Amino acid sequence: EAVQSAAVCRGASDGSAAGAELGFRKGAQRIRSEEAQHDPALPPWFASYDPGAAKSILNNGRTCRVVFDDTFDRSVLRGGPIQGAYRLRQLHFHWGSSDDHGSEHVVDGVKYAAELHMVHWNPKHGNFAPALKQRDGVAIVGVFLKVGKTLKREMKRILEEMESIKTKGKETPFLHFDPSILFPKSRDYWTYEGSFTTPPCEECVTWILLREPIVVSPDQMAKLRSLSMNTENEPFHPLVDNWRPQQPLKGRVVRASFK
Ligand SMILES: NS(=O)(=O)c1nc2c(F)c(F)c(F)c(F)c2s1
Ligand SMILES: [Zn+2]
Repeated sequence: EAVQSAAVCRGASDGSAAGAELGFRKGAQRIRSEEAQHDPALPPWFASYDPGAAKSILNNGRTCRVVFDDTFDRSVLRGGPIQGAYRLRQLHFHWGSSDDHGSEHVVDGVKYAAELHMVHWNPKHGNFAPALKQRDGVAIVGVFLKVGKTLKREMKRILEEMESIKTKGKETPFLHFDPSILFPKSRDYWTYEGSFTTPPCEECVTWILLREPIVVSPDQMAKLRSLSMNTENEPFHPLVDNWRPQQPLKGRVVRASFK
């Protein structure tokens, strides 16, 4: 049963021009690769993560999230479209009830089975919360997951924890983990100025969407789908389809780091 609520990230509710203008950054986008503009000036991005920054993994009823120590520049993202070093705060996933859908971004009409979001924030704004009010507050690296024959060994540790965070509210320690092992080989990316994909959809996000998906096995996808939305003493509700439909690009420029 789809968990996605009716609330998606649209423009301002009053439909005003300003609202439409403001709202135009809301929600995940449909990427049309031929419309993306190759920007040769876009530098490569770099993640330098400290495995010791990993703290815990939890089920909040909407997704499975790994949280990291972001009290200092310990695990940071640099380069690409961002200035300075943004701190890794958490990573989480969006997935479908079957392999043919689940991602929040869609590329040339292709929906992937899942999408990994690695959320970083700009420490120049002091704390995470104020960063959400800034257009250069947050940078999210998005990685597509597709289902294939091969097992993604690097996903094993996260998926092994599913047993202990089956239901909403469960959290368990998750230590010594460097999430950069989840990246695909290629560093090619698309980037655009957007928003969170989940309401209230602050328009504070520089998206860095990796072109190359990582491949996970059917069993690994089934592990993600084995999570529940409900707490342990509520009726069972499978945690699937926690993605939100893409919003129209509305003249937004998507830049590509590659030709
Ligand atoms: N799905 S997402 O765009 O990566 C994403 N949404 C949100 C959000 F709505 C929040 F309130 C928040 F504090 C986040 F850290 C994220 S991260
Ligand atoms: Zn997300």
